[in-house]
Amino acid sequence: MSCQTPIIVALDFPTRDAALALAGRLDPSSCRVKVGKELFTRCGPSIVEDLQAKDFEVFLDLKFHDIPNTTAMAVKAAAELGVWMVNVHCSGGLRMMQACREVLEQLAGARPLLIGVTVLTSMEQADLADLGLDIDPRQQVLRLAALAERAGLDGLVCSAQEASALKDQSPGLQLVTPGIRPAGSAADDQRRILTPGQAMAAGSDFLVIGRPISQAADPAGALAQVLTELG
Ligand SMILES: O=c1ccn([C@@H]2O[C@H](COP(=O)(O)O)[C@@H](O)[C@H]2O)c(=O)[nH]1
Repeated sequence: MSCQTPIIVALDFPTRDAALALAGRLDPSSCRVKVGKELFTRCGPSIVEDLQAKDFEVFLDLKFHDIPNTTAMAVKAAAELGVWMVNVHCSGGLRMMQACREVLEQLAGARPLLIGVTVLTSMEQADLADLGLDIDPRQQVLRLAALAERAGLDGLVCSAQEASALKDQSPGLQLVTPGIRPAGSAADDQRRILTPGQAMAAGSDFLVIGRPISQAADPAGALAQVLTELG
């Protein structure tokens, strides 16, 4: 079943049962799902297969970051799992991202979207300064986006706060934006946030939403509310 909405629900859970219980309350035509480091490390590739068996398209959010060959082989393994989207850190550099794109081009059949993580949405300027990067997060995102575009990636993970500037600079890249918070919900550890409506208006293509849905008393209701906000 092909998904009709831009929502990707982050299944950040410590067990297969918890992840599948939430997936069981969601409709694969209303959202895609994201498997991240916690769930994948606990369950392994079979959790992806379990979600695909429920008709969900899966974003494998492992944010690979290593030397070009190692990263490309990890991306190839993800592609062979049949995931819809996979990502690498742009800060792994141009040659690393090119190697990942090239390995996907060599595969027969459908391949996943290859997305570059720019600056994590949990980070603000002071966090970059701690890393020795004396730069505004938006400028760093734009710089990494240009590199990802040169490498031939399909899109970026960024904050929706940068979406408008990115659509001006790199209109061909698809923008996947976590750090989405419906009005009134807690920011948690996120720093560069927008509401679902603001994010779509700014130019996001896909909205990643975790806790505001997964920790809600009624997750399906929370998702429905987001979809209503988007019209
Ligand atoms: O820059 C990034 C990249 C990835 N994420 C991931 O998205 C979800 C967000 O979850 P919330 O509960 O809605 O905060 C989570 O899985 C992160 O690993 C991100 O937040 N920011």
